Amino acid sequence: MSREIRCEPLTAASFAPFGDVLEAAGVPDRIINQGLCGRFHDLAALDFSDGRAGISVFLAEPRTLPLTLEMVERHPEGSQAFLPMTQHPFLVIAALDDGGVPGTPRAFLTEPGQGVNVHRGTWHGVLTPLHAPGLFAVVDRIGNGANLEEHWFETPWIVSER
Ligand SMILES: NC(=O)N[C@@H](O)C(=O)O
Ligand code: NI
Repeated sequence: MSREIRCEPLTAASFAPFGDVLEAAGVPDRIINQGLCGRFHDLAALDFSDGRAGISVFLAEPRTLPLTLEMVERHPEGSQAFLPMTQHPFLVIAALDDGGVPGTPRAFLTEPGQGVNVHRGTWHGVLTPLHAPGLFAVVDRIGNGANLEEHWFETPWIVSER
């Protein structure tokens, strides 16, 4: 038996329970560089305990929909931001906590150019590109000690397009 999740569009409102949407949307907060650049300022709640923010580059294999979702994870000590370095949309999975285990996951399809910052301790699927190259800058915690908790579903979820 499998359980199905349908993808929904990623918006700041829809993703608010899980994190921040990073995008150049609407009017820039600041116009800089002699008027040649719009700055969309301070979009992410970066949150790290006993460590520091680091920037890494991920090159991930693209997946295809429908996707069998077997596991979600969370980082108790830090937030994690995924910024695509291409214009390809990607899949973002997130779930609220329900007594220490994830509730029903939600699946979001990004628009080209959108990134996300998953809040500290929020259940999420691992980085899931849908097109090659799956090239991302990732801002997350660099520090000592454990910062990963995985939850493997007894029954996988099937993630389908809208
Ligand atoms: N493990 C790692 O660096 N990445 C995962 O946390 C992920 O969410 O992709
Ligand atoms: Ni993660």
